[in-house]
Amino acid sequence: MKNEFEWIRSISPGFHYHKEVITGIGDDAAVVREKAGYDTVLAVDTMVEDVHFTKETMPLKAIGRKALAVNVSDLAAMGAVPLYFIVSIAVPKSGWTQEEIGEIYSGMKGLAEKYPMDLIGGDTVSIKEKLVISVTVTGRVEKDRALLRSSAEPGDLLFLTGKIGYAAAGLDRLLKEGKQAWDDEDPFIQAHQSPDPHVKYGRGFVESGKRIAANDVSDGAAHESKEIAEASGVDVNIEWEKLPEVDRFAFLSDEKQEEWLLRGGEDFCLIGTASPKTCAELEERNLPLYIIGSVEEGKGRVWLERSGRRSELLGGGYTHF
Ligand SMILES: Nc1ncnc2c1ncn2[C@@H]1O[C@H](COP(=O)(O)OP(=O)(O)OP(=O)(O)O)[C@@H](O)[C@H]1O
Ligand SMILES: Cc1ncc(C[n+]2csc(CCOP(=O)(O)O)c2C)c(N)n1
Ligand SMILES: [Mg+2]
Ligand SMILES: [Mg+2]
Ligand SMILES: [Mg+2]
Repeated sequence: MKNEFEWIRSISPGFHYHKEVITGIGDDAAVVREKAGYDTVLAVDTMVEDVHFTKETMPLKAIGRKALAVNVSDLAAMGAVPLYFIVSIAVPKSGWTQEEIGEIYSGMKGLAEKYPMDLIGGDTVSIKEKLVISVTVTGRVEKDRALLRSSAEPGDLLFLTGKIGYAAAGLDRLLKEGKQAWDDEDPFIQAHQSPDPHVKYGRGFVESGKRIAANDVSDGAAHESKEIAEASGVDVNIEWEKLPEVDRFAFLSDEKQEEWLLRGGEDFCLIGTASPKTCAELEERNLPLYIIGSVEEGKGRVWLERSGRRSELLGGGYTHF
């Protein structure tokens, strides 16, 4: 068993991908050099045992990968290039071994290599009962080009960059069947356990130079479109029949379909709005979109059009309180 400081050394990277790291792990704080012409983007999200994962719903590596992925997803939603991350971990006095925590770190490391991102600091503490992992990420976006929720305008189309409802479907099975449901080939299980942040889209949107509103889908498409509607002072209309692969969920009751697809959350694709002309240009840039509705003049409401009937989508998605 390593002591706290030996353990920190064991998870410290031996090198940095980015030469702008002046000092990473090993001093009172990390120092990184700013780059002229860019804005810094910062976000933090926390994952808590029994709230976001259990040992039955997630393999250890996947817990670490997802703890970083949900944060990179917020960078993607802002159009930023991921750069650095800082990890705070609270480890229960019993029930978790150092080897298991090491597996979680190796999951984070795996995803970090992809972008690449440098682990430049963190904090390690003990806690009475449940594991808590908090990841802070930073990225950069060209000055004044960050994608904001407040950019939607009447006449825009509403789009998704990926499928929704898959993660909720996977979670439902994982909560019922536990480890027996773990399957690298099952798209529902994979959507829940190993979401891929849509950085390629976020960057493509910024590089297009067009006006695009964006949000990542962590709490469900209903909630995220409400945030866009409110921030932009418009109404958003979702057309049920246009949702990707909506027929796949036809075996569920109408209420359950809407719960999984619109309020299930943890989809981690992007939802956004742009003019019809911009949407066509994005397709040409090899950024395929699912057009699922439109933006109208209004006051921050979200409408759902289903079977020719329109109703206001009240009550958002996942909330912690
Ligand atoms: N405890 C807090 N203290 C300060 N700011 C907070 C706190 N919790 C959330 N925020 C801020 O509120 C805003 C909304 O946070 P929220 O966590 O809903 O966004 P998100 O990370 O995109 O969603 P999710 O957590 O579902 O991935 C963000 O600007 C966030 O920084
Ligand atoms: C074991 C287990 N039970 C339930 C859930 C579902 N869940 C937890 S948090 C969240 C929304 C996003 O969280 P946040 O808003 O904190 O980003 C969802 C859909 C899960 N993932 N694991
Ligand atoms: Mg958050
Ligand atoms: Mg988030
Ligand atoms: Mg977000």
